[in-house]
Amino acid sequence: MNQALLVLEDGRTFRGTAYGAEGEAFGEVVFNTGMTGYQETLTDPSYAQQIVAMTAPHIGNTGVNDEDPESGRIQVAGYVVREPSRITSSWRAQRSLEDELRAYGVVGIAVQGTRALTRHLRERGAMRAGISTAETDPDALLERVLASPDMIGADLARVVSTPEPYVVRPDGEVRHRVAAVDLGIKTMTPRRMAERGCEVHVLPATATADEILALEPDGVFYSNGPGDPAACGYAVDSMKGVLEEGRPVFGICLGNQMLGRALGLDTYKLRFGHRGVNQPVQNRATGRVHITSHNHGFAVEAPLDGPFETAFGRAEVTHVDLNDGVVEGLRLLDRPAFSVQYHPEAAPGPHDATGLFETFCELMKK
Ligand SMILES: NC(=O)CC[C@H](N)C(=O)O
Repeated sequence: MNQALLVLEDGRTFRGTAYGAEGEAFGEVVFNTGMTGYQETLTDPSYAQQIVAMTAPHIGNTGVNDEDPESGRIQVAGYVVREPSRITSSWRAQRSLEDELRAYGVVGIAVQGTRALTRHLRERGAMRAGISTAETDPDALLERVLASPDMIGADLARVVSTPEPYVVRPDGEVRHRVAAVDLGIKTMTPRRMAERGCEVHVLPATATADEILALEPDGVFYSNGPGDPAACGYAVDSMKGVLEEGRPVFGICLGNQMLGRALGLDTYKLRFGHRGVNQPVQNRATGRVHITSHNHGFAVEAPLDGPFETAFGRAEVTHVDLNDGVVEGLRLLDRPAFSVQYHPEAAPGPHDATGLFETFCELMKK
């Protein structure tokens, strides 16, 4: 087996074996705690420019199939696992995970110390890193890590977004027309809406409010996506135009951050973020807790002590994460707009929150 090297921005080095393509990869190293769903994770466009380290110790067991991808390719910049499965064992498998990583040119590494890596990132925070299957000198790789792009200020939504609009139609009767702004949308999201009778017009990230409203949508959806929310001014601007018109708005993850910024709130970088499928999120009105799927490194800063004034009327924080108190949902009180920082499309992850798509449909019905 070929050796490989993982070097973090602060000099911490892990030696391991190559897993996937040969070569070198750079990105922000983050950890994901999901015990299942590696294929959905790898293909989630929100992971662009990130090296994802899995805390689940055994990866690749069920191989790869053509049904589970959340986009047209593997999106992560690099991959870190502890122990790759030596065999593929699932009736759904069509290929091995290692072959798939190679097919997309994704460089990975298997290291013994994924637990040490995770503890390091929890303490020091997510940071830039590099994986190389060619370099043996950590200092030489570190120099290239320090020259690689940072996540702060990264405008990546427009890079992963669809270049052309397309439509996802329901099997049965069309009940609502949705304009969905693709900031890095996952395949399951328009599907979840189509299952509920929505005809979903997916638009490029940079679509203007006029282009969105020209579709005469019953509601406008803003998707998840990669990068720093502070760098997506184009989506904040279109959101403001849509809110002005009073159309129902629903946002997920980066979409939640776009709503926050459209309301004049700030976003900030979390130390190590939330990535996994068991984050406890509380609805502050009902006290109810949902176990939810997350993938975010930034968050919205908002007052937690009741409704606050914005340019679009009163707003409130609807959900918080019970692990760390981070804002996980927003709602306008005087207009039909709401958003969540987590992933109700549940691919991968628990389905506790899929009801939010019904909430969006209810708003569109009114
Ligand atoms: N999944 C997402 O939409 C992530 C949003 C943003 N890129 C973040 O890291 O917080």
